[in-house]
Amino acid sequence: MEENLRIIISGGGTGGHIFPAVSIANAIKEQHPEAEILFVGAEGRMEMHRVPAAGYPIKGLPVAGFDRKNLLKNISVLYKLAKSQWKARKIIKEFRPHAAVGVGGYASGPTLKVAGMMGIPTLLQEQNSYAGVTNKLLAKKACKICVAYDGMERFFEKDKIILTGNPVRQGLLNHTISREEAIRSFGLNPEKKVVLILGGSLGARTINHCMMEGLEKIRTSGVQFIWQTGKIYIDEVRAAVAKAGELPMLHVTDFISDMASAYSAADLVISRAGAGSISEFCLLQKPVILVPSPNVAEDHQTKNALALVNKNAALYIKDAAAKEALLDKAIETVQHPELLKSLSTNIAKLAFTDSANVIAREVYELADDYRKRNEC
Ligand SMILES: CC(=O)N[C@H]1[C@@H](OP(=O)(O)OP(=O)(O)OC[C@H]2O[C@@H](n3ccc(=O)[nH]c3=O)[C@H](O)[C@@H]2O)O[C@H](CO)[C@@H](O)[C@@H]1O
Repeated sequence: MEENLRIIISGGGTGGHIFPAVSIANAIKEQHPEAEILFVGAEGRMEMHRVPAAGYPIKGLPVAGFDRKNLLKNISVLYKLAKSQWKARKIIKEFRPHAAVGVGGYASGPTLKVAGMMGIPTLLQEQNSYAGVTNKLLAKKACKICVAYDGMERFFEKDKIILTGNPVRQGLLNHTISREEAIRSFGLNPEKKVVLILGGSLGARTINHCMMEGLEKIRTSGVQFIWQTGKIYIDEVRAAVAKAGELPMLHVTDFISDMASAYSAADLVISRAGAGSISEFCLLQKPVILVPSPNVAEDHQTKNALALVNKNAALYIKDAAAKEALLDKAIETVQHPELLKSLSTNIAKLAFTDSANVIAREVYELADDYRKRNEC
């Protein structure tokens, strides 16, 4: 009898890596309900609670990222890496996967490296338009590399690349909540325009500061805001908002669990330019002002943003200019229906509608082939 399909999915650190991983897992389960899926993440990181919440088991590695500023600290990082590789080997030996998927982030390094060394086929999913270090290192041994942007042959062998787009959580597309219901669910008024402020899965300092400094402008703008601050900024923001007094046009939260409602409510989005968020804006046709984070490796968010801006599919404000320009731009844009319409039409053209399913099929091909070759 044929063995059940067993797949390892590894990576994480931020929502940008975790949510695509969960979408791929969901698509594999939908296509092959008997499949067994095990996640491998980094101890103490977001995936260790987000993945079980999505219904999948996860094992943690003691892995940490290299410190690009303080080289001395990297001695303990190297020790943790060696320990993680040892642990990854143990996990792989016990679980005996037929394929391993890496979505970027710390844990995927040791897991996919060991899987490759043990002869297990590996597939990488690169979310950004500028490849991450981990994926670049793992690419040599990878069988397939699923990407979301053109031109990725700068980083990876052309023959391995498959242009699939980034998987987006299934619930974001299949919801039925109306704009009105959604706005009410945030305690706001459906008759007024709504701007959704997103700082990526962790929150964005610059965007939060623009908002905190602009509370009086917000009060008189005639516009409403749903403001996701990120966990580490929420106390500071709450204190600033409390000091400013009643602001009924503002809904503040550290993290939005119901993103389907947030998108449905939003006439305009202000956001960092994380690849996962961008894929969602494309699929949901959201007009957006992108403020790329200047604090990410190789400035990859600016590259993500420009891929849209060059096609008139998004507006763009540099982090350094945000303080001066962001709020005014948002208040002006959201009251400009033609501009919103044209941004929405142009961003929709960049959407990949079936990414998770396409990737799931690629994973299955690799795994099934390996399973057949290794049948006793
Ligand atoms: C600081 C950092 O390193 N950011 C990187 C990280 O971004 P980050 O983790 O911020 O990820 P993305 O912007 O790609 O995705 C954020 C995800 O979080 C969800 N979300 C966000 C806010 C919220 O309140 N609720 C919620 O569910 C969004 O719907 C989206 O699915 O991974 C991305 C994908 O590799 C990279 O492009 C980013 O540069």
